[in-house]
Amino acid sequence: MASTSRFTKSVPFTPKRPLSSASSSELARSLATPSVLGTAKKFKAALSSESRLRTTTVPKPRPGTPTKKSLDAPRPRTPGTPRAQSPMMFMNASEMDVSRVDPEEALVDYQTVDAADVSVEVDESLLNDYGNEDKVLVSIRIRPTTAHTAWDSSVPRSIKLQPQHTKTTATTPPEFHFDEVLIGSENKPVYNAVARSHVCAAMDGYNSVIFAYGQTASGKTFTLSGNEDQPGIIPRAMKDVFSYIRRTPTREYLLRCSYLEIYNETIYDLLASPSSSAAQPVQIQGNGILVPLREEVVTSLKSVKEVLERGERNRRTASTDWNERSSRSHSVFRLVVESRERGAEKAESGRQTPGCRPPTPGGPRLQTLGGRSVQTSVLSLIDLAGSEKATSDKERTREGKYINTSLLTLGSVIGTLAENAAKNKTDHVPYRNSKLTRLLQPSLSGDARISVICTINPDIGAITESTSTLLFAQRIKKVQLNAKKKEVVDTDALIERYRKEIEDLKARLAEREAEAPARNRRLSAREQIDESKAMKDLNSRIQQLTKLILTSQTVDESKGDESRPASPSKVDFDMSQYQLQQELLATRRQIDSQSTQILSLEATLLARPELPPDAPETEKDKLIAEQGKTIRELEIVVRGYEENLGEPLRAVREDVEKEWMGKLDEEIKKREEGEAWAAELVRQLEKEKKLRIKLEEERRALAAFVSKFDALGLGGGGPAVSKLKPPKPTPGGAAATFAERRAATFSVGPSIVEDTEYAESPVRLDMLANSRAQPSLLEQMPEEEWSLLMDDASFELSMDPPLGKPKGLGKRADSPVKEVLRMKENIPL
Ligand SMILES: Nc1ncnc2c1ncn2[C@@H]1O[C@H](COP(=O)(O)OP(=O)(O)OP(=O)(O)O)[C@@H](O)[C@H]1O
Repeated sequence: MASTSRFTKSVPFTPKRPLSSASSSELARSLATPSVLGTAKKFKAALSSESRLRTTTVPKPRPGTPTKKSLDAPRPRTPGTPRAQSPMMFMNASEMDVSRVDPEEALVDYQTVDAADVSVEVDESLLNDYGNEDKVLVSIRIRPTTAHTAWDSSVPRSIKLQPQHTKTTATTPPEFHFDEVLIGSENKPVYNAVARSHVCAAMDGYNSVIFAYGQTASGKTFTLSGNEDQPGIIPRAMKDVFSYIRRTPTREYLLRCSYLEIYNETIYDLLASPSSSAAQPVQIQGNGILVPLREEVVTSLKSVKEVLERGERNRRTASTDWNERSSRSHSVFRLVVESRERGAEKAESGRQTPGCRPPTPGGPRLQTLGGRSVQTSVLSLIDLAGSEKATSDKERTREGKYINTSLLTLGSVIGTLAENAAKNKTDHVPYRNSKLTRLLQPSLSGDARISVICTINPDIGAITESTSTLLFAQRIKKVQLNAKKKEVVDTDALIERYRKEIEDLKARLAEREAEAPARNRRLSAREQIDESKAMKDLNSRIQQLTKLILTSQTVDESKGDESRPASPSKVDFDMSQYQLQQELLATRRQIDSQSTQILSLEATLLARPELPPDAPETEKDKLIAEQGKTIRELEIVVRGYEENLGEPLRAVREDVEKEWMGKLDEEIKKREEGEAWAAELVRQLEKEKKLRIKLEEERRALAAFVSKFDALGLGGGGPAVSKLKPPKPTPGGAAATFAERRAATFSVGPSIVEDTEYAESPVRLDMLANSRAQPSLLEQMPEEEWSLLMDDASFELSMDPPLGKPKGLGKRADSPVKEVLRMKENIPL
């Protein structure tokens, strides 16, 4: 992004690599003129956090800004506000930190706004036109070029690629339609079309976000900040803010600004000193509140300019291959607008309205006075860093990676939101994947009116980037919004007002009822119907006010959570099930204690000696009667409260029950499957146990048979073994045969198991593992015993077939000993 300084010579637009488009004459003119903010010097060199620390923090002396009024000149007074002596008039910027300012002393109203601070021409019809309430206002701005433009925007509000360029892209982009497609270097029509309605919405109590998105050097900063000839959205918006205040004599305002940047995924406070901002970056808390964040109270356009200049001085810009002064960070300028009705009542400095708590981060600073509500809204003006290709500079490439990642995340967040809105889904939105989306989360999730200006470079060489910007713009158009005004009310005063009105209405009703018989005689049938309708109306107004008292109390109880908007219609349904239950419990306790109180009061009344009907009412009696009345009234309110709570509670309970029934069914199914599996396991283990026992018995029988066999001297037809005539040794010896057998055990073992019905059993793997891990009984035999046995076997084998072939062992099926031996070796025991 580019901006020029009045302190430095304006930097000519000299890209390192020539841009494919030559700058237009307007482009050149805009570049040669100083910035409207007039002072912001952008750093041309890379600014890492460390180098930022070294940046001088002493603000340079500024020449006077061209406002018609001197700071020292006394402002016209707001009636009842002794502001002429206000210390605010003499404070310098650092003393305007909101935490050090008494908000009552920094109020702005139609009388204090300087005529020079307001927009000259105001189109009144635009003031209440906030654009489409539930859709994002999406506009395209095409940067002027003297080269051939690749895009055709001749049809209003649409843009498409010139036919001769469609083949240059892999997929032909379609014709795009947006709320506005703007061309040229004039910033005023751009402001009117894309920003003014949102600035007005912010002044009227809605959170509003305006952001510029686009490829590097496509004109985002030009659109938002502009220059002296062509002031951009930010300076024009600030003028409109003061114009709005000047045109609204019924309200008074407290304005506070903050200015941040997201650089390499860290949020820096541009209004804090660079050293403290680097040492303590801004964190986003769970409720979206930014801490620590410096907020400056502003009372005039001049003070807004000072804040902007200070922030601009700390911004990171650098020269890239495409933009001489490219923004290397996303910058967010926020104006918090608090307002309340002007009234006769004025807060004394430091006074706390009953029930009003000291300001919490993110909460309003203005106090609610005399039942007047305080509206709070935030206007955010965001200049995103430009998406870009890899650059020739290493540091730029690193920054570019962060920039592109956060823009990609913004793209995927917008994509998911659009998809959710289109298909009525609630898929997870990856806000947390980048600081930018985390910061924008409240706005993107529907809490704000949003206007997006997507800037494109129309050159042929930028077709791919421009198409990608247009696709982003198309997606964000689908995002659904639901911005609501945020109001906080002084419930004590409000309740008092309602109570008074109820009293009035009751008196009027009683009067009408008393006159009714006499009056009805005079009235025609039709008039009687009208009369009873009027009385009905009075009754329903009383009921309505009683309900309002109830809602105001709800609002009052919610004051602890300042971050939550406390609008009378929202409060009940915003609460979690737990909160609702807690409230219900507290209310029940309150009813109980009030019932006890009523009983005791009634008992006291009964215990009093009867008074003659004409006895004068003492003060005490009066008080008791009043209290009794209040208690009865409260009972009505609490009953209404319970009725109101009943529905949301039932809905919450149903939801929770539904969710948990599903989970319970799943758990039961899982448990049943587990039980079936365990039963099967037990069955298999039993079988295995039986098999083992059987095999053990067979082994014993075999051992007995072998020893009997030996004792009888039977050698399978060969010569009897005797000490005089020992058998011929087998080539390789018993050890070789042992090794062969061992190998055969491993190769044959599994197949036996696999043949069994245990193939599918959960114990199958264990058995196989055991078969490999545990030696067979034959292997466990002492060496001498084994040699003896093998000598016998090898003696037999030496007859037929040839030795050394393990298969031959199997072929001698006629030998029961060898058959059993083979079986024994292959089956693990
Ligand atoms: N509509 C326009 N009319 C005249 N000049 C323009 C226009 N748009 C952009 N420019 C000029 O083009 C240059 C680049 O614009 P700018 O700095 O606003 O781009 P950017 O999108 O903010 O870039 P980056 O993302 O790199 O910061 C500037 O010199 C600017 O004055």
